[in-house]
Amino acid sequence: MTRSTPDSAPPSPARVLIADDQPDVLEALRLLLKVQGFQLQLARSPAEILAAIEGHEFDAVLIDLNYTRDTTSGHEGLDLLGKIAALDATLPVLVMTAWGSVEGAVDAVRRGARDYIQKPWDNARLLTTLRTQIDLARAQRRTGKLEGENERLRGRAELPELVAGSKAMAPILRVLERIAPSDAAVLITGEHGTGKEVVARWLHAASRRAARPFVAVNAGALGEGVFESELFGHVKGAFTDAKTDRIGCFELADGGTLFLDEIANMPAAQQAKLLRVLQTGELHRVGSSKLRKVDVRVLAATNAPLEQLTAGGAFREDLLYRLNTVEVHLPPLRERKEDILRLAEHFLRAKSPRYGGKVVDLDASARQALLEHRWPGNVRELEHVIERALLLTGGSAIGVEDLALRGGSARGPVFEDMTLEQAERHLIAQALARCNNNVSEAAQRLGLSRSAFYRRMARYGLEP
Ligand SMILES: Nc1ncnc2c1ncn2[C@@H]1O[C@H](COP(=O)(O)OP(=O)(O)OP(=O)(O)O)[C@@H](O)[C@H]1O
Repeated sequence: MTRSTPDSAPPSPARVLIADDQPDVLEALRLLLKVQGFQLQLARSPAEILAAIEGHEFDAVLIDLNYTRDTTSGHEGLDLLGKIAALDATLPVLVMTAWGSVEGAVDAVRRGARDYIQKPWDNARLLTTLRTQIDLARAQRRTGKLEGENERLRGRAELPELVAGSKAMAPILRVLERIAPSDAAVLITGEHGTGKEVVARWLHAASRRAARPFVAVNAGALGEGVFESELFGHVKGAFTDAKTDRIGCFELADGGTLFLDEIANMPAAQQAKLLRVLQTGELHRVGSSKLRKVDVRVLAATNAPLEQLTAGGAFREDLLYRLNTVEVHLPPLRERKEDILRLAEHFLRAKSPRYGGKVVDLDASARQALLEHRWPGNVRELEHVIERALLLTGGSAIGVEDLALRGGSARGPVFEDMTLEQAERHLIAQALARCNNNVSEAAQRLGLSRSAFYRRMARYGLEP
């Protein structure tokens, strides 16, 4: 397989943030990457990671998922992924997971990690994965900048291409066409990466507001201190860091559309503040008593089942009522298989100019593999897979090996690539993880006695 670089100019050394709370792991990574010419910064905790990303621009980050001693759930790492995305959505994040915790890795990819590396890692594989993601992110950042500039010059938002030829999407398209011209608040639900933001952009572009701004904000990731100032703006001197007046997202979107993403993660106090503005159509910037009127159509999105949240009291019913005049639910990609190849071809067409404009097709093995994959990361995962394949392929057809699909296949995990011992270790580790490290339960799950299970754990160096 040949690697092609999308650019002929000599690339600048890549800046990479590596993070792990185990000093020996961090040192091993530092040594490996340093000799390869990477510029490195090290972090040992989630707080250090976030501070580093706030302070510098990186080409990639490579992080471990577990930080609290005795914690192997990976939750700190998963929460961290959302926070990193809120700081810099274009930054490629690679996660490191313990061998056998494929589920954790799949979860991480679902939440936005670009790829995962299993510990103990294979040096060559780690370097290839890292370089691929750095090349991709550089290309994406370049195009994103150009597209942003063009959009500002163009003014009116263009209808984004919404690939939706499947039976499952037909009724949704009909609803979208009907509600686009109205000012109805639309709540778009669906798993991560199903296309909620594209649908929001499409609704905006098809509305009478298309010539006015579309402003997207990740409402669920705004901390207590920044929520109000981000959404409603502030005046100079409102708080220590308020050196100048700042206009908030509501005012930025005046006359246009405001897209509030991840609303289920909003704490109660923020929900109350948002509700007040939605009810009155008026706001004041933090530190100012002047009321300002805004004319904004609000679209919102969540991947959480909101009905359950309101039932548990975590989300206000009156706010939900304001946000979902119409609800549009996007099915996961695995439930609209007819769209998989259409989307893959759409991404090939859309992205090939970035990789030299060559006409690239999918061969039969690649098509089959795409159809069989389970797509836990939905359309976003498919988009990444196609883009990576475009970068990696040397010829005019993408083969199954260029797709580098791992885990999540509809046919189950990648047992066909494992030795019997590897498969056994994988099953033991997986049973432990699924049973929260309860050995008796895990043993029972695999039909083994406790002592037989313990013997196997010892053989594979696994600890509960
Ligand atoms: N139907 C589609 N046609 C074309 N491109 C699509 C479609 N659905 C999704 N995409 C592309 O897939 C990527 C992910 O989509 P998007 O960001 O809209 O998903 P999302 O549901 O908002 O994700 P998240 O829940 O993680 O915020 C985007 O690059 C988008 O352009």
